[in-house]
Parts: sequence; structure tokens; C-alpha cells
Amino acid sequence: MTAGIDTPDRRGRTGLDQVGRHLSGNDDVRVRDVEVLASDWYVLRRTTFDMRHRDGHWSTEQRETYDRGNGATVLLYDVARRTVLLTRQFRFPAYVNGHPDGLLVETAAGLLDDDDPVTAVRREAEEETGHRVGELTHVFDVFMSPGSVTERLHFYAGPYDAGSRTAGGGGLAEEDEDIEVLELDVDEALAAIGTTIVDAKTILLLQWAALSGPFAR
Ligand SMILES: Nc1nc2c(ncn2[C@@H]2O[C@H](COP(=O)(O)OP(=O)(O)O[C@H]3O[C@H](CO)[C@@H](O)[C@H](O)[C@@H]3O)[C@@H](O)[C@H]2O)c(=O)[nH]1
Ligand SMILES: [Mg+2]
Repeated sequence: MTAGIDTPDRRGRTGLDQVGRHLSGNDDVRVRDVEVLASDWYVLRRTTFDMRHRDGHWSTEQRETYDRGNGATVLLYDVARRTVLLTRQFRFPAYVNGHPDGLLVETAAGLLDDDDPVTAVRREAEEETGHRVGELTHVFDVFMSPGSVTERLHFYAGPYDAGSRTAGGGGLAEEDEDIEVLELDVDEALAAIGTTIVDAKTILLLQWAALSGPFAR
């Protein structure tokens, strides 16, 4: 009996070794085995598969994949005041990989957990920024790091103003989240790309907003 495989682990999960075994969309890929290497919080798997190359020969490959589920993110914008509402929070993976203090400026975002993307993005926007988003524009759904991380991130944008504010934001105290809410002039935010704004989802949304979204000229 193994927790997470045939009995629930401490997060209630079973069947963690079944994911990916039955893929059938690509005749040139045959999955042979899935091993769970780690599942303390999210799940790291090693998958062995046969792959037919473009010249016709087959090889056996192994790939590790890190599975945190999927996520959703939203750019909150105010066209009249030309501002965007962002967050700042400590991100250990960025800190350990060269970011000077690990405090990343980001659009509000979170994992879907068991919700659909629209429900999840409304929940995260309110928890993190304290604004209840009304209308939402779907922008695109994107693989953020397709060589190793399974996540597909769902992108949205929606207006905010003084009237959409319901609470202070800042994240969930019970999850120890500590999230600062940051209102920036959109031109200042665009100018900060590559220096103080180095989070991919945030850059994608800011550039979309300037090119074809609410701040397009
Ligand atoms: N105990 C524990 N908690 C964790 C761990 N990893 C994450 N958490 C907690 O899990 C929660 C995740 O918060 P969300 O707001 O749902 O997700 P997110 O980390 O903001 O993710 C968003 O941004 C990511 C980075 O751009 C995106 O990858 C993701 O899709 C989403 O948009 C946070 O409370 C975080 O502290 C862990 O290893 N252990
Ligand atoms: Mg979050």
C-alpha cells in the first residue's frame, strides 16, 4: 500500500501514478511507465515513453514533469486613470535563482484547485487584491514552461475601480500569504519590464494590454 497511489495521501490524493498512462492523441508516442518521484506537496513524475522520430526510428525517452495543476491570472486595469493593479510577494524559487530579494511584481494569480478558470481567477483576484472583478476578457491559455512543468495558465483581464473594492486583499492569512497590492501607471509598468517586472505572466498581460487590449492606441 502506497499513499498517493492506492491509499489517500495527506492531501487526499490517489492514483498519482496513473496520470499520462493512457494518452492516445499522438501515434508516435507510446507511454510505457509512470513513476512518482515526489508528491510531498505538488507532484514530480518520471515518465518513460517510446517516441518515433521524424526519420521513422523509435527511441525510448524519459522525462521528469512537475505537476502543480493549472492556474489562472488576471490583469486588473483602469482605462480612465491609466493604471493597473498588481501584487508583490516573496517567491522562493526566484530568490534561489538570482532574483535579488525574491519579491516579484505579478498580476493576481492562483492555482485552479478544483474550480474552473473563471471561478478561480475571480477568487484569486479578490483574495489577493481585494477587488471583485465584473466583466472578464479571456486573453489566451499558455504553457509557461513546457519542457518540464505541466501547467497551462489561463489569462484574463478585467476592469477595476473604487467601486469594485470589497476588502484589503493581501492573500489568505490561513495559508500564510503576505501579498502587497501595488497600483502602477500602465506606462511605468511597461517601462519596468525586464528590470523590476520579471514575471512572465505579468509581462504577457501588460504587453497584450498595450498592443491589443484596453490600452491599445
Ligand atoms: N506548504 C506548502 N505550501 C505551498 C507549497 N507551494 C505552494 N504553496 C502554497 O500554495 C498556495 C498557492 O497560492 P496560489 O495563489 O493558488 O498560487 P500561486 O503560487 O500564486 O500561483 C500562481 O502564480 C504562479 C507563478 O506565476 C503560476 O505558476 C500559477 O499558475 C498561478 O498563476 C500559496 O499559499 C503557497 O504558499 C509547498 O511546497 N508547500
Ligand atoms: Mg497567488
